[in-house]
Amino acid sequence: MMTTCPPSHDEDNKQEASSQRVQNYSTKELDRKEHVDFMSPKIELCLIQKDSLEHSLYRKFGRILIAREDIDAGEILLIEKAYASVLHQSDIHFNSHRFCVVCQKKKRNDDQSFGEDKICVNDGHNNFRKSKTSISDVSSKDDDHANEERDWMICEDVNCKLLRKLIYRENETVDDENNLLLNYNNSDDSCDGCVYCFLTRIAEECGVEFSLLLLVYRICRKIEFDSNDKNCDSTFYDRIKMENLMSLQTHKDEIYPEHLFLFRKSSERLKQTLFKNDELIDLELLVDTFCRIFVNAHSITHTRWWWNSSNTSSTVENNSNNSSLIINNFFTTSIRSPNTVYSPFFIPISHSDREDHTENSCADFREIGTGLFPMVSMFDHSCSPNCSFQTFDDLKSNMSYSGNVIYVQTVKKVKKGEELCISYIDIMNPTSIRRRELWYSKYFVCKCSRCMSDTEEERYVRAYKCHNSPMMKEFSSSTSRSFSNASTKDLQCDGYLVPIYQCNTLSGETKTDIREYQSKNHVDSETDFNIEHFDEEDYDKALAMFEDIYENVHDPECSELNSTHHDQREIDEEFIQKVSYWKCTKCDCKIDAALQEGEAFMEFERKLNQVILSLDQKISEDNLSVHRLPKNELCEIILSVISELDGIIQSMLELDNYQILSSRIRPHFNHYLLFQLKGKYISMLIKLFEKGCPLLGEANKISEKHIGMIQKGYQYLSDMMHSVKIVFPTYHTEIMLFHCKMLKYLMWMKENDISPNRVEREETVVTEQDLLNSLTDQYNVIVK
Ligand SMILES: C[S@@+](CC[C@H](N)C(=O)[O-])C[C@H]1O[C@@H](n2cnc3c(N)ncnc32)[C@H](O)[C@@H]1O
Repeated sequence: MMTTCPPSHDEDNKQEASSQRVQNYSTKELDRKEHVDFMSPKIELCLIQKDSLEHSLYRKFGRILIAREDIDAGEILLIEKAYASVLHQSDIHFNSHRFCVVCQKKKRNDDQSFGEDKICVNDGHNNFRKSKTSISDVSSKDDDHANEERDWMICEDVNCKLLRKLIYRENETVDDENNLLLNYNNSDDSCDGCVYCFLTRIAEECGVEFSLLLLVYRICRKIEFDSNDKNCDSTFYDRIKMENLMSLQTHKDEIYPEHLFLFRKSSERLKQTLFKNDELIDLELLVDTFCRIFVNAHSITHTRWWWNSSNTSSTVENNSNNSSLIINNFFTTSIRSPNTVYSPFFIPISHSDREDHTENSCADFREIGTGLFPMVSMFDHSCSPNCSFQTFDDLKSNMSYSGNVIYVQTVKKVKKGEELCISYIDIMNPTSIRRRELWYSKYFVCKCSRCMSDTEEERYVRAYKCHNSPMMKEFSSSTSRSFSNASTKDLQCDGYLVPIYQCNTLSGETKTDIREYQSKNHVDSETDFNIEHFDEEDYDKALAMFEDIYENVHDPECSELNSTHHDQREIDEEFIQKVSYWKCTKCDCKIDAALQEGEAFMEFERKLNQVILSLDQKISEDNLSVHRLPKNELCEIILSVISELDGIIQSMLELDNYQILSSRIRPHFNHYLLFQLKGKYISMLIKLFEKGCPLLGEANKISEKHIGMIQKGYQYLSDMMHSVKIVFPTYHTEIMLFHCKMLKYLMWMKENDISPNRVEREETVVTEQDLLNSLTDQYNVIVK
């Protein structure tokens, strides 16, 4: 029996949804499906029926998963091996040397289990490896053959000489892939009909990616295999997965006609060639499979590790749930070059740092393939999900899973009856961008509670608090002069400044609205949503302002600065350019840098940068020659830098025109500078600890003076966090990282018996419990 959809959300519902950020369903709204064995017993599969148009605009329909009981954060709900998967073709040369081409398991350096054919040792792959069968043999449906080689992957013959050249570059005789493809038909190596060659040819003819075709091929072969009654090799599990797969949405009506055209064309070619004799795999099933992959497939990632944390990551006992919190080491970014001015957020300096393969560092994910996971596909999307999915990675677990196996885990506590959702996209974007991304990549308009909420906080993730807001008064003594369009009535604005193009595009729209918007505005592609939609006037003004400031920054008198302050200047320009394009969604005001006053501030900044630079040089690795200097001397140098920094911070705060400057000229940026100084102060302290200078005095005790410094460091962190929250309230990623950093710092103090509170300060600093609560409740960080 199917029940009807609940009424569209009223105000109360809306508020509740936005505060909880998940949708809750009552028992009577749902049609419960049979419990599916291989999922956690804590999950229930339910159905919400599409009822009326009105409902469908606000509520989702179709299958959803809900929690059958309360679930803790960090619980694994489902582990699933892909129904079928492929390595990405674009990187195939690289990938095939590192991952098994069948199951994407990672090859370790000393791994003897990978054969020359790039396939790992796994019983399930034997048929794949053995197969030398050409496609004509397979399609002939020879019974004997079918019995002998039952694996669904039997038909992929990786022994084709041509393909070995093309994909694995074996015995390469031609320099260039294109040449190889051009010579494809005439080549001596020309294949007499292996699957890869057929697919390569279809990919060329139809303009569809080879890996997509291969995935369609693998899925359909497996469907054929699993639906054959005689195939006792196909387990109950596989058959259920197949049924689920067949019931996944295709969004055929929404998919772009150009895509559908290509899918159909490719499907026709597949049907004429590789599936000629297969009754079950008809044209429509092939087209549907293309669509299902488009809408439902998940990436398979390989985890790359960066910033070494094996020795320093700390484990904190959280008594409330008796599990441990693993925080990565946010402090180890070392200072490499004296020319680099560091962000207070300690973000790794260069991209290459992120690509470090040290096996015990923090993770960065790289997509290596795609797979269809019918059970994981039951999870709906939410922009504030309570579950996450990840590829099982050898490096992270001692379990034997790897490659094309993904798992779904709760990322926060879930109450009985709450919907379980994962996120299909990057949720650190504003609603308009998230919705657009889902629409263009998955063909649906998101109806999660965050997208349906009309609070600005929910809508924008990256936004500045509007200067006209009372909160900003704390940072700004004169507000109105900073804005070009602000009128007096707007002075109490509580809005947000967002990039102009986000002000008027696709924030709360439905699918129909998007279609209408597209046709009215002749929007063809995603790029059309960009900067061209500005008012001409806005654009000219921003441009003129930018040019002016740009000239200042490029003042020939500062040539020295030009060469040494490259990074800082870039930040400068980027910032100015960015805020020039931002305006408030509510009062329509726009940041307008007052240029004359800017001169003085620029001068101040320049001097400050020079000091920072000289400090950086003083403590650069080269300068300190860490390994040779006695520890006490090293300690002294770092301590002297900390004292100098302390002095600069004080003088900056006491500077006569600091107030004026911070209020009128780039107030955010000004604070950023202060953050940077304080950030440096803190990183110096950490450096001190890391270099093995534990601040111990003669009596093996940390001196009072040093305790004061460390406490000041923590106070700075608390202040900075407070400011970041006010000025950038929607910078959730940064705030979350900040929390982690503070927790790490706090742990470090705890280890040395240092209290976070300074004696002379009355204000209390952020406590460990505050940080833990915020991390788990607000930012979905798993606290174990
Ligand atoms: C992978 S399936 C999820 C299971 C799906 N509910 C079903 O019944 O098969 C993805 C599809 O579910 C729907 N969906 C998932 N999350 C949604 C959301 N937040 N808002 C609206 N529709 C959603 C979309 O139609 C999407 O294409």
